[in-house]
Amino acid sequence: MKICLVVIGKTDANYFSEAIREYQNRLVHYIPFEMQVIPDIKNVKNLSENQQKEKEGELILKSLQAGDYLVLLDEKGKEFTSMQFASYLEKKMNTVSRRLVFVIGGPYGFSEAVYQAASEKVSLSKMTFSHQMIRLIFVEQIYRAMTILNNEPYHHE
Ligand SMILES: C[S@@+](CC[C@H](N)C(=O)[O-])C[C@H]1O[C@@H](n2cnc3c(N)ncnc32)[C@H](O)[C@@H]1O
Repeated sequence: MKICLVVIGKTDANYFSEAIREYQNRLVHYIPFEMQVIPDIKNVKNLSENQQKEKEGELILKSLQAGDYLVLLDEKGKEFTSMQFASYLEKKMNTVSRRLVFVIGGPYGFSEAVYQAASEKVSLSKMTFSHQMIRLIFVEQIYRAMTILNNEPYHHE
């Protein structure tokens, strides 16, 4: 199984890109991982929030491949502790044969079509994070999960 993280727009701050790169580099020692960046929609100023969500949704769905298992990161999704998330990933590693695709929505979240296409929603907190910041938080959580599954002394509980 490969984990793919789909995001909208390139990471805009160097301090986030550097930190994300650091965790990506650590992660690939455990599991194939890729961050797929969907380019920002052009002329968003002329679009309503809904139109922007719809357009982003079309690009998200277009980026999927046959056999992908689609999970949305969403404040209203299922919450886990880091230990539970590690078990969740372990189960997916045993059941998903191709790509486990997590998607982070744009500034206004997901279109209805994307919600319909997804198998699950996962929340990292009831609070809302920016679509830029959540990338780093989530990549670190995947790395943490991998260290838990490999009994390494990164997570302390
Ligand atoms: C700024 S948020 C948009 C959320 C806003 N509630 C909406 O739907 O319009 C951008 C994206 O970051 C992700 N996100 C933000 N906070 C999150 C959380 N606590 N758990 C999981 N994903 C989150 C989601 O993918 C969300 O679509």
